[in-house]
Amino acid sequence: MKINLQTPIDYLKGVGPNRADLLRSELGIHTYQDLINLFPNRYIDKTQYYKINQLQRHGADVQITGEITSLKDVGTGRGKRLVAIFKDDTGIMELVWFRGHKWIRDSIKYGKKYVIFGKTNWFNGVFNMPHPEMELLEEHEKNLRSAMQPIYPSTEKLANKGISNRVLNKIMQQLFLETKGRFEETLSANLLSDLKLISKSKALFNIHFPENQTLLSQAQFRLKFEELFYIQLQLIIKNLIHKSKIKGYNFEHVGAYFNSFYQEHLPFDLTNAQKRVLREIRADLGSNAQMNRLLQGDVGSGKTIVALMSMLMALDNGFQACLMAPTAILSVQHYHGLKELCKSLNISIELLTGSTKTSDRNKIHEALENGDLNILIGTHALLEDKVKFKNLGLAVIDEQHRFGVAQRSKLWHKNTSPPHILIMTATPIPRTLAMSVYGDLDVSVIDELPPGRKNVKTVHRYDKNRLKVFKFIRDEIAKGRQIYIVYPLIQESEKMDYKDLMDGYESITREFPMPEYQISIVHGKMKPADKDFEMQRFVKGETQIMVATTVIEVGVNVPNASVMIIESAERFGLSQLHQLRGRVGRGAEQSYCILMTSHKLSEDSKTRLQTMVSTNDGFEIAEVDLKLRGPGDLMGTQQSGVLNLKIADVIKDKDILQHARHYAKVILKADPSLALPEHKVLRYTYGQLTKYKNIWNYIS
Ligand SMILES: Nc1ncnc2c1ncn2[C@@H]1O[C@H](COP(=O)(O)OP(=O)(O)OP(=O)(O)O)[C@@H](O)[C@H]1O
Repeated sequence: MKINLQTPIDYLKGVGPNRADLLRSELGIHTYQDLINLFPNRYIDKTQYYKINQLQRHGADVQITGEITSLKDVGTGRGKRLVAIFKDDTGIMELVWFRGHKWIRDSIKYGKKYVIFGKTNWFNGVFNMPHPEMELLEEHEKNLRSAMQPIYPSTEKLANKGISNRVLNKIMQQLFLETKGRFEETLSANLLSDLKLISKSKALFNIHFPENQTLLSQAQFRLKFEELFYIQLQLIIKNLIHKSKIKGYNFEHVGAYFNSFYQEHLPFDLTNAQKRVLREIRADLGSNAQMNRLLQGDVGSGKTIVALMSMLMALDNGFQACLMAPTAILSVQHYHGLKELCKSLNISIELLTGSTKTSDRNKIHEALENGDLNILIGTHALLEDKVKFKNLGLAVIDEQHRFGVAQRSKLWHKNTSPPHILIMTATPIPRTLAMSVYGDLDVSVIDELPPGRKNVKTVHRYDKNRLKVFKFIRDEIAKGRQIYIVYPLIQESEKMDYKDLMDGYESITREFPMPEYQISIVHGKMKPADKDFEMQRFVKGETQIMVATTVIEVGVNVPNASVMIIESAERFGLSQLHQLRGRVGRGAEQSYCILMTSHKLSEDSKTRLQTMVSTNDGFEIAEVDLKLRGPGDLMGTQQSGVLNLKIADVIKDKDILQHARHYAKVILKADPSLALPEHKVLRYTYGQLTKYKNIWNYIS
């Protein structure tokens, strides 16, 4: 049979039906190509040996030489195991097998030196190593092709089912044997020479069987670059197609609404960052192409005013605009806020949420269709089919990660032509990640806070200091300030969480009795109208304390609130903590955030709390968050390829990412459809990777 990279993995010698099934189900490896792209996630230096007396208690992978002196059966039932005593010249340890006893017994050679390799545990006063990889020392030395032994991902799981790291290694060797280690080049000659990259074949060989450290590094660099390069190519191409294919409404006028608002009604001077972002948006709106822009700005950086002024540009050109927010509370708040800002502008603004009365709803539908309504604000209720605009020119989406891409595109179909789209997010996505995740959107960043803002002073307090915290609250209220107290609410432990919230509320009402103190409470189980009522009482300053679950998290704007107390802060993620803290520090007063926790804290929780205490910078916080959780968890990343990276890491390899993006841009600028002969290989590989064979029709 003729072997090529699409050959099913079953044909590889040494694989067989069982292993093939395992490779498919556990690692998604179907073909030779898939196997070759299974990259080791680390390497162990096989020339390094440990002595038993050097072992550390926290298990690490180690390699030790020594001999087996005895074997015995221990335990019964599921705990039954075979234990070998293994010694070197510094001490003894145990090797343990839960399966394969007979095979081990039969093959052990007493008195011979072995090299064992695996993770050590500390158990009952001795070190042990479960299911070690073992080889006679003399064999080991013969077999040692390279000092660096690759360790493949998730082989621990597979080892239990019969595919150990060593087996994978052998299978990989077989693959190189059958293919003679020759693989098609997938990057252009120019790129290879400009970046001094090694060839594909050499890179693949050295990633699996590194000849030395230098070649390994070169192989890693080349493969990471390639991976990131094709993702960037894809994102930029998507963007190009979008721009050339989808015509947008052209907003050429800057008219009365915008000018009169800017000159007469703007309550403050815009920051330079706000001005810059508005210029970027204006350029898009007048470019004939449909805008798809992500507006990033830290909490409280003033995105709302930018959204409003963009909507005014739509109105000035005879179009309608809408603003969609993820929760009813936020929609209501935007509605009141924008109404206030526009009160002397003669603009009609309405609110549409799930709880809008049918009669009002009908009126809104009508006004929307005949064009009497200029701006509609609401929740995903805006997406319903019944909601029809006369001419929607701009849709602003607040907090995009709560809406899926599918919902975003639903807005498009509200018109014959898609409206311009502005997505606002306060989740500060590190630039490198934004570039790779949102590469198909244009990104604007408000990287400056309005003047006079003071950093929110953040402290961590243990529950036992609660009385002091209460005193602090009392003092702040005496100064006329308002306080948030937030409780976690996690679906899995919802019942307990509600109980904690209600207990907390009760103890606060005892501690801060009426009539001197007024307290609001808002949580997800309340009716929307009640939530709104309580929220409004707090907004108007009728209540001094707001007890809430995380419904308060995004976007709520009460500048007079100056203290945020977060209960069980260890249970919140970093970006959530930062969002919550962003609810205070929105006015000119000094604000405070108090993170309350019990004494029991995991290492990760400690890092999160320390990060919050030490910085107010959302981008810095997002970087730490990303390190703690990995990009997979970050909202929004599911939409892009970054999650499925095989070798590169958007954080650690951000320099390579930047290179990759740069080259992708330069190449596409000169040759947008990759039609030049020297780009043939890129075009071919791109087609293989993305399966978009006809894509080029749209670009050239
Ligand atoms: N240039 C400015 N000068 C002074 N105050 C400003 C300026 N821009 C916005 N503000 C005020 O700052 C506060 C926060 O603005 P806004 O609500 O737009 O923030 P945001 O970016 O939407 O933040 P979040 O994501 O936290 O909701 C508001 O009270 C707003 O009026």
